[in-house]
Amino acid sequence: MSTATHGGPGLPQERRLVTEIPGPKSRELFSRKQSAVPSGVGTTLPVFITQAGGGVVVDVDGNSLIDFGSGIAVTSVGNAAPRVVERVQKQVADFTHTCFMVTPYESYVAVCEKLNALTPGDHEKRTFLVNSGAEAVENAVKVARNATGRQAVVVFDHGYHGRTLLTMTLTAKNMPYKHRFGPFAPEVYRAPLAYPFRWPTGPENCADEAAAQAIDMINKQIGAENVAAVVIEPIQGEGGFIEPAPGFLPKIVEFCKANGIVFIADEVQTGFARTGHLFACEHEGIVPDIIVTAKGIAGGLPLAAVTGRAELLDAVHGGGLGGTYGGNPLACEAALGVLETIEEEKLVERAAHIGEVMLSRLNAFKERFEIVGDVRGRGAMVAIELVLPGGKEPNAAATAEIARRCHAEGLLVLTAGTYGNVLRFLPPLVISDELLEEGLSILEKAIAAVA
Ligand SMILES: Cc1ncc(COP(=O)(O)O)c(CNCCCC(=O)O)c1O
Repeated sequence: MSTATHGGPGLPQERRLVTEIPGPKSRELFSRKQSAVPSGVGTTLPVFITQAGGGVVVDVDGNSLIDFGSGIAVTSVGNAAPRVVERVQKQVADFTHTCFMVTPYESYVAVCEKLNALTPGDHEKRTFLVNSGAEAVENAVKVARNATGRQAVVVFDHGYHGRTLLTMTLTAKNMPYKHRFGPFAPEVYRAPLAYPFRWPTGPENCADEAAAQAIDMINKQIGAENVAAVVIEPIQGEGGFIEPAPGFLPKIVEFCKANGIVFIADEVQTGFARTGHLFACEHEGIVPDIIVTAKGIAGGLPLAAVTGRAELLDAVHGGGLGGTYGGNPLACEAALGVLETIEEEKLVERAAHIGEVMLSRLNAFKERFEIVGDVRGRGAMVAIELVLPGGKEPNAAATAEIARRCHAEGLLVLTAGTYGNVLRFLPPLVISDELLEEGLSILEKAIAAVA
């Protein structure tokens, strides 16, 4: 049993199972959850957490599980990271909230200055802060529509952008995100994505053909002059960690530039060192007009940001942007702690290293197991797509069973994908090589048992 009094990196960095997963106390708490919380709020793994840090989460029964989820790409710098805790502890004792629109405070400005400097592009930028990724995406579209005077928004197959009315509309997958929640927002159009593994004529043709089809759809069905914005994830997250075929994104950016369309990069899941660059746009030298960030930005405190060309954001009339909690002071201090941690612990390089280790092992699984159809991703954002033997038919059943076996062995993994057949891996960037290796070995055994 751990004697640690707090979470953070001081927690024993070990997998430790003292009960079955979930244990008796978690099961009791889960029955309370079922009586208090609607079942529409899902649960990936019903273990109730008491502490977390480094590469582990500890549950109420004393089990220590290896974390390959980071709370869905949020605790990249580690749970209860020291610089985050120190800053938040000081801030919470000074003041917890004033509403930045009422009486501002420096930490909000400091976060915006950092994002203006660190995001791709050396043009003049502005940033404003909100509370969630969806809220940031909504506001990015507002800014684009206001700046262009246009209404249409183009998104892509398999995209995910949130659960609010507009972001649900922007999201591709019906179940569970959109089903029975319509009518949806108008003026949203969906284009084909350059999905190499499933492109009909093969990965080698994917970028050119997908870009041509997307541009043709825009020109024929909408009119480029009517499009306010294109919104795309540089690597799709919930849609299944799909890296658009190399060359696809630059073609879309070029088309947007030529037609006065605002290119919005949704880096909610890919941002803040996750993919082996500070931002995933850097992999192909993409300079977005607006970049949306959240998740990894503040180590678990709720914060999201809209960063973009000054002329676009400054075009909004006074009072047109805001919200009560946007840029809460605790979250801003957490974000400053995150950025310090990424720099001082060289977590961009660490993410690239994690990617090399994971992709090497996952590709070995692909060679060994026929049901591993595709291996993809970058940095500490990698995935395997599971298929039926002998082809590319999605294998959601195997995906669920492999995840169940990993969970039972104390490895927290997440699934994803339009077809529910992707196992995605998002370890904290501070996870040790030993825990990473142990987690991959558990995964290999689970795949072998199902293959
Ligand atoms: C690219 C991308 N854009 C936008 C969002 C939305 O961010 P919020 O902070 O969840 O609103 C996400 C959130 N992804 C995790 C959703 C989890 C769930 O709700 O089941 C994303 O990945």
